[in-house]
Amino acid sequence: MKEILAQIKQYKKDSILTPVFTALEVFMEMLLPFIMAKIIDDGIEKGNMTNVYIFGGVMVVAAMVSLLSGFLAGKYAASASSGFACNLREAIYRKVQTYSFSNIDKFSTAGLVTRMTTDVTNVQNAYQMIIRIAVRAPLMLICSMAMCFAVSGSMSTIFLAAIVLLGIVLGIIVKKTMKVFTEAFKKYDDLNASIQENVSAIRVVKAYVREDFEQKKFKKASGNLYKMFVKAESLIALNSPVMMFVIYSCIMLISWLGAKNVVAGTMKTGELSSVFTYVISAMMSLMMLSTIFVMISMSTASIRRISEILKETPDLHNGENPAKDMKDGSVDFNNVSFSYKHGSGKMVLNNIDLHIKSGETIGIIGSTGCGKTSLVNLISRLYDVDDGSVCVGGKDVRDYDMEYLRNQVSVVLQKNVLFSGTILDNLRWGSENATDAECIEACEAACADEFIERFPEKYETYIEQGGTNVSGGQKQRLCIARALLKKPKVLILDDSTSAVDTATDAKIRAAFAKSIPGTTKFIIAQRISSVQDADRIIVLDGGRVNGFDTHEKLVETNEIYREIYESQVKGGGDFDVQSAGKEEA
Ligand SMILES: Nc1ncnc2c1ncn2[C@@H]1O[C@H](COP(=O)(O)OP(=O)(O)OP(=O)(O)O)[C@@H](O)[C@H]1O
Repeated sequence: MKEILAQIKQYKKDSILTPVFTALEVFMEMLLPFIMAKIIDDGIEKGNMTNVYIFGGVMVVAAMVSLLSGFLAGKYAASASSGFACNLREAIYRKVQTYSFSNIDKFSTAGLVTRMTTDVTNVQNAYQMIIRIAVRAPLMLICSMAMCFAVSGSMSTIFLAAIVLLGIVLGIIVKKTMKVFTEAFKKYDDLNASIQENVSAIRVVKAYVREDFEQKKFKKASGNLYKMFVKAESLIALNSPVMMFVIYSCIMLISWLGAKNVVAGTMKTGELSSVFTYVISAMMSLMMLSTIFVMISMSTASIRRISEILKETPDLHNGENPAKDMKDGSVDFNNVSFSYKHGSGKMVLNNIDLHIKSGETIGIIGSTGCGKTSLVNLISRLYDVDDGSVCVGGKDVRDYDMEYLRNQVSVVLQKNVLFSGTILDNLRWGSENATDAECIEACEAACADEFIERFPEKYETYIEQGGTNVSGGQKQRLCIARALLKKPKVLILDDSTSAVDTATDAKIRAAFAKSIPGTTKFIIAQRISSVQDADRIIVLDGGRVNGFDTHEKLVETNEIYREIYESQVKGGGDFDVQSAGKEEA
């Protein structure tokens, strides 16, 4: 809650002025029936036109002040609530940027999107209500009651009884609605998950002709939400008839009692008319209060969900005096064990002890899910180890400034992502200030220049969102060029040339040897041909190092490696190590 309230600070002035003007608006509104009664009783009934003019003038001034205050209160409320929502969105966005991979793993993308959109909008609406209506409604209620008692004590008892009855009924409705709304917001996540998954993977959906299935899934999520809202809104709809019933019953009773009093001369006509106005105001304010409770209950669920994000502490931090210099690109895994859930005991990597010299090219090969990506993720400290240590340039990765480390260790991830913008814009993600010549040089090393030159607009070619207008292999080469622009000490290619033909793959590796000889290179690949000319190759099996040597030695001594090699030489294609493992068993 503290983190959420901190976002209001900037709009403190607007948040204070809103209730101030709202209060002024209510006071002036409450005066109007009283002045009206005076006009009738002291002016019209007594035939005194001076009183009519005086009270009429006061009435006009009160009405003008009330209108102006209402306008100002609305303006400040809009500014405070929209500003609050804007700050809240920014705070969530900023927080998510600080998350480590393991923090991100905890929240679904759909969940994050719902929190930044629907939940923030709920909180915004609730806040606007709180600073405006939550001040207006109780003030109106209290003032109406007080004025009513001042005019006629006996009739106010009818009014009081009506308010208590209405309060109880509305309370029951609100309680039931709150429960339904809390459940409804959970369903929003399902709906957003369905939209997000379908839209981001629309090509796969179409390729597998799963449109009907996806449509049914969406219809179900949307239908669930529909049912929840219909249930909640039906309950809220009861507000109006209950309210009208109470108001009209009240008016009938007051008319009956009032008429008797006016005839008996114990009450004036103007007083009776003002009592009617106060009764209606009080009932209206009760109705407003019930709406506020519903809004607050809706936003409580949203506030809880937003707090979860803001409270989450990033589990990777810079140490004290983090290092911002790196001797070289040597990498050491010192008895490293790693699990995605620390303390769960489910080790993904076990006792890895590897020592790699700066400038070496290291191939990594192994079956699907054996821990190749997990191993290289530790070098740029995307996760922390459970046991042991990972050192780059002779220093523990935890002792580096994380931004500095990640600029020195460049990773081309398995899932390549390009952003909407020109090719040059995308390349400059690697180095903001890279010159055109440096960008072209990086593209030459990544063998991307040949296809870029064929585009009519060359380096100014616009890449659509998600890189949909370039092929898989072209995307991979652009991502490699982007990583090269960082001029890293360590370069990691996580299966990044899988969509590139074998000849281009070889050309990229040859270009690396020439253009970045001092950079330590890790190449994760499924093809032996992608790693066989590496200085050494790590063979991973079930999270353990099964072999670490040159291609020739491994073919001779390592059973797993030899199997992969032979199957690829004979089969001439990529090897699914997992199926080979099964055959072996
Ligand atoms: N973010 C994650 N959270 C939990 N478990 C994970 C996560 N990422 C991977 N794993 C698990 O860790 C193990 C190793 O995964 P990893 O991605 O390192 O394998 P890999 O050898 O790179 O596989 P592939 O060749 O398919 O890319 C797998 O069992 C996988 O299910």
